[in-house]
Amino acid sequence: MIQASIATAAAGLALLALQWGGTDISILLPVAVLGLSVALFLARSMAKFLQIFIGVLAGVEGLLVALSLLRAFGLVSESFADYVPPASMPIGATIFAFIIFGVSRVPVIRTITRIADRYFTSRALSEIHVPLIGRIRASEGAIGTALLAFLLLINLGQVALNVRLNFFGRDMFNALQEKDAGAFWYQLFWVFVPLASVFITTALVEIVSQYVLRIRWRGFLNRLYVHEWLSEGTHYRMQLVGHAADNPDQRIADDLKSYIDQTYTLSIGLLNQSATLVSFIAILWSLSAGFTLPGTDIPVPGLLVWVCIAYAVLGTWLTHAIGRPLIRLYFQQERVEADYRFSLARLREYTEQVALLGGETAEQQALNGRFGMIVRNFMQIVRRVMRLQVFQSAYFQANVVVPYILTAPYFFIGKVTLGQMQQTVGAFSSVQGALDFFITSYSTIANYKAGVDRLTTFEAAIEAVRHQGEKGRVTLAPSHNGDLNVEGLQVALPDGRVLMTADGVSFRQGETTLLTGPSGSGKSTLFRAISGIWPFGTGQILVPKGQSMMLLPQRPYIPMGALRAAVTYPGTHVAYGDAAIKEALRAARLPALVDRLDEERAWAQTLSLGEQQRLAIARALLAKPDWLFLDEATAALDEPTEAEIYAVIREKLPETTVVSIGHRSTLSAFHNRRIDMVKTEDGLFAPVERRQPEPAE
Ligand SMILES: Nc1ncnc2c1ncn2[C@@H]1O[C@H](COP(=O)(O)OP(=O)(O)OP(=O)(O)O)[C@@H](O)[C@H]1O
Repeated sequence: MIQASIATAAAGLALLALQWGGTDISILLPVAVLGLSVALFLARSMAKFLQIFIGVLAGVEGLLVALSLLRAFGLVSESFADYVPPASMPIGATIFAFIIFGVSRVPVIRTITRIADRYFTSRALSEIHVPLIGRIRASEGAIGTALLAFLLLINLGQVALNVRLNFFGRDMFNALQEKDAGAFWYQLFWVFVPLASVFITTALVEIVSQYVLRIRWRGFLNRLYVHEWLSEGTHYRMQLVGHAADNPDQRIADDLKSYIDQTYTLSIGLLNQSATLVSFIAILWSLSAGFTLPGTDIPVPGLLVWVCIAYAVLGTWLTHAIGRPLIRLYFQQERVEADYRFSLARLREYTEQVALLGGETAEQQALNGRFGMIVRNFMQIVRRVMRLQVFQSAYFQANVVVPYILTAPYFFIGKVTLGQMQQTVGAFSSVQGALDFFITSYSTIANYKAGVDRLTTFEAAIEAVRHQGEKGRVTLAPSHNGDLNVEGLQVALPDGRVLMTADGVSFRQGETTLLTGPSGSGKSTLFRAISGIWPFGTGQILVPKGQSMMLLPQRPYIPMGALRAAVTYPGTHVAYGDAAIKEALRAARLPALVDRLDEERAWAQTLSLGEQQRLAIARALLAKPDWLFLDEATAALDEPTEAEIYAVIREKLPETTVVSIGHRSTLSAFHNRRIDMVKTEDGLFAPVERRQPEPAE
């Protein structure tokens, strides 16, 4: 399919090349296309691409200004002069280039290109299958840049085809006016058919290429964001410090996707429409040559261009005036939709609790209330869109007749031919369409800006967490004596309030320790600090060098999917054989699960808390860590089973040092040492060693 399309496009292009000579502005496009393609292949990043793009545009404009001056001084031959646009045209285009340049310096555009650059400058090696050529290995950034370059060229090519079609319109209507059947059929079969076939095939190639680019780009940024969010416990610490980056799931899944889709659509659209604008303004300018101020003989250079711009400015201003409230309403709609979705997801998570309490009616009322907000806001959007639609429909209808109204008087007095009139109408509509791009993209741009902000605050939150408390934070350092030592530690809450202190406390290798104390005294937080995920506070924890640690919380995390993955988590299921997994389950007193390893279900909802805790113990038996921290990890078990579990740990993991947190007095029997959290004179909690009886055999 793709090969056939490319072949058809190539044949069409060859035919077109033979036809091109008759157009007046053919000089513009090859120069621009060549310059752009060189620029793109040189560009290593979007930001650099923008600079080069503007450089090339300014270069082309400079060339045109020079040619115009040569023409003004009569230094170019008469026939060549036909191809040189009047001086005001390149000057206008140069101003346009400077506007683009100015826009590219705007902070928000820099932010957009900075996010995009992470993909376009990537050096990660990758592969792409190119039809007719085969597999190509290159860096992902180079593949992305090449795809983008290809797409830009296709889009510029489509603008060029539109320009050619505009001249086809002129020639065909002139042939009709002169009743020249031969010229008419020639235009139809030798100009229109190849043009149309190239158009169709380039549209096909474009759609395939842009989907490939979008998914590669999204895949890359998705992996990058997930990696940054997950590494070094950032995901956990981000939610500790507050709401600077709410709903990271939405940012990674939705905002990233919209960012890529809209960046592509808006930037390609902008480029496309800019090229259309420049090309057709040139045509409209030269077509305005015979036009005078209505009712007089005073010639106005570029009359049609000015009328067209004035008309579009009026349209844009009215659209803005009518449509402005839509930005706020769309934003609001996103929020109420997200709230509704979240309520449903939360209900799914707590389905058992709701069913037990018979809370269905209350839930239904709350859901209806939230949905009511969706409907109310939506109806406001409908009312606003209706007004905008009435205006835009009238405006677009007027677009059809306005150019005829403008040119008809000149046609009737014989100043322009039917073909020229037709061409003027076409060019007017194209310029109009390009200027309308801003009208039609109005709300998209507003949404886009909100999405980009969400991504940048997400990145900023990740950065902030990484550099959090570089001056004062709990630090981890290797201990060389095999013990875990706490020195000068002050553990604080995220808001800076000190919670507990610990100095000179050691957890010795090979000794089982029980940590007890009042609820809220900071036992779990001390464990978090030891694992390195709680940075708030000061002091140092010396962690045995090269030894593995595992921490089991009271409520274990059970991933979605097969039971096998839940037991082997966080290792992959291939890390352990079936026999080992089954043995661990039996040892953890879960024999009923042994034959259900491949079963996929919502295990977190299916298993009782006690079963989930035993499953976590099975994980520890498989992973065989050097240090095992149990934070009330057996609190949901009955006392005899808890005793069995501790016996199994001692039997199966004789080399593992166990440190437990617990409230039950029976736990003392399984530990050599006991440390209590007690309140000191300054009102803070501190660990104090207690005498401990010998553990039961
Ligand atoms: N992310 C947080 N933000 C603010 N305060 C927190 C945060 N996490 C814990 N705390 C507070 O820190 C204190 C200590 O909590 P921690 O879970 O360490 O206590 P604990 O001794 O393990 O209690 P329990 O025996 O009830 O499990 C509590 O007052 C708790 O509210």
